[in-house]
Amino acid sequence: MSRLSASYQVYGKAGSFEKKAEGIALGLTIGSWTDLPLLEQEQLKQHKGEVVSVEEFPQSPHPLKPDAIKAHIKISYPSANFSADLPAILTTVFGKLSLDGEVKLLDLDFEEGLLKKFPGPRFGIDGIRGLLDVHGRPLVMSIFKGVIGRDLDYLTAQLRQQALGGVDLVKDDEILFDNPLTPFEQRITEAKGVLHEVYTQTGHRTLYAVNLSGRTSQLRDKARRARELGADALLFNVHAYGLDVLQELAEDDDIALPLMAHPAFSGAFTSSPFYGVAAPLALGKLTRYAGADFSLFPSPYGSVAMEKTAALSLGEQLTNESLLQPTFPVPSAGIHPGLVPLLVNDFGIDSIINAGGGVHGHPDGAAGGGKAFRQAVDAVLKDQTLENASQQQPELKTALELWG
Ligand SMILES: CSCCC(=O)C(=O)COP(=O)(O)O
Ligand SMILES: [Mg+2]
Repeated sequence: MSRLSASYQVYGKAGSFEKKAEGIALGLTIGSWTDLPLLEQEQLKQHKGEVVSVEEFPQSPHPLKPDAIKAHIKISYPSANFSADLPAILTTVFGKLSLDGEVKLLDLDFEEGLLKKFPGPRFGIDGIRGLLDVHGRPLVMSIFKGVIGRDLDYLTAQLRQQALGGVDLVKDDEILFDNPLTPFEQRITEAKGVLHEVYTQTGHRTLYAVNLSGRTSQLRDKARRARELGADALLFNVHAYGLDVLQELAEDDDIALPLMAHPAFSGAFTSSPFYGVAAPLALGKLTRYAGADFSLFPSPYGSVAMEKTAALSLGEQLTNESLLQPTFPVPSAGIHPGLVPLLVNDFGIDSIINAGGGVHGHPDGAAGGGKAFRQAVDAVLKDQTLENASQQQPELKTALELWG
């Protein structure tokens, strides 16, 4: 019978974990707080969770409880217990349990049969590269900044400057929602015009990801309309809505646009060392399974840093060998050109350098900021130090002087 395995981190006394694991395996499947009649127990046996492994880490004591140590436990659940959708899966493996003290969901292993029920990215890394016709280098993306309360003229002027800097993608900030000054549909059509003009002028293509926002019941129609209007891509605050909403959008052939998953709200359930869901699982594996073509997450370096091992594992979950296409890793937040060598070293050529403040805060404006990032990427690909490259590249030099 096909099964789904879940790995958890728990704390407790050495030697107590087998019993704890058995309690979870039973409690999340056929168990109850009281004994069930014998007949029912027999019938329910095939639905029982099984303890796969228990590993104690005596060298990792709990920081606040002197007699508790860390352990990892793995439990497998029969696929017959749930329907093949993420709400059912998450409720099975971490429903009630997520409320039951210090337990963190670390990972899920989907068997091939179950994995095939998930769409994965429609475009993936190759598909996005194909749309841009950019190969062999990390992409560069910039983010609109300071556009709340501004009109379409301001927005399009800012877009033009970003595109003139040579960035490959521009995305809405996740906090820009549908509003009377810059309505969703007009953002798409106006941006299209500007980006076409820049393309005609420079030969450089830039794609724009518009923020798909509003009530869940309206998202599908809005996204289909975006497609009709010729939108390039959709930004989506997936963790505020839920992964299944992303999956619905990804599977819809009438939408069929690249989907960019923003990590907003995810810190609420990934950041604790003791509770919630591990970031590589939530923002990496599951975001990929649900169909994101891009996944943004805090890089290990900038203003909202993620612990480096977690960030690297997240990147790995987005790109490792799988039946599903890879998702572009987009390490973000507080990124400036001086960080490009570290980012490329960590996340490779198939990643996206993404910056808001690091583009708009450049003394030569957003166009100068974009150029500085592209120059930093070129330097890394040529194995040059940024310091050396900046001797010939004034925008990069200015950025390094400002941010290091
Ligand atoms: C926490 S990852 C999200 C990145 C993001 O949305 C953003 O606005 C980053 O802006 P910054 O000015 O820090 O590049
Ligand atoms: Mg943002």
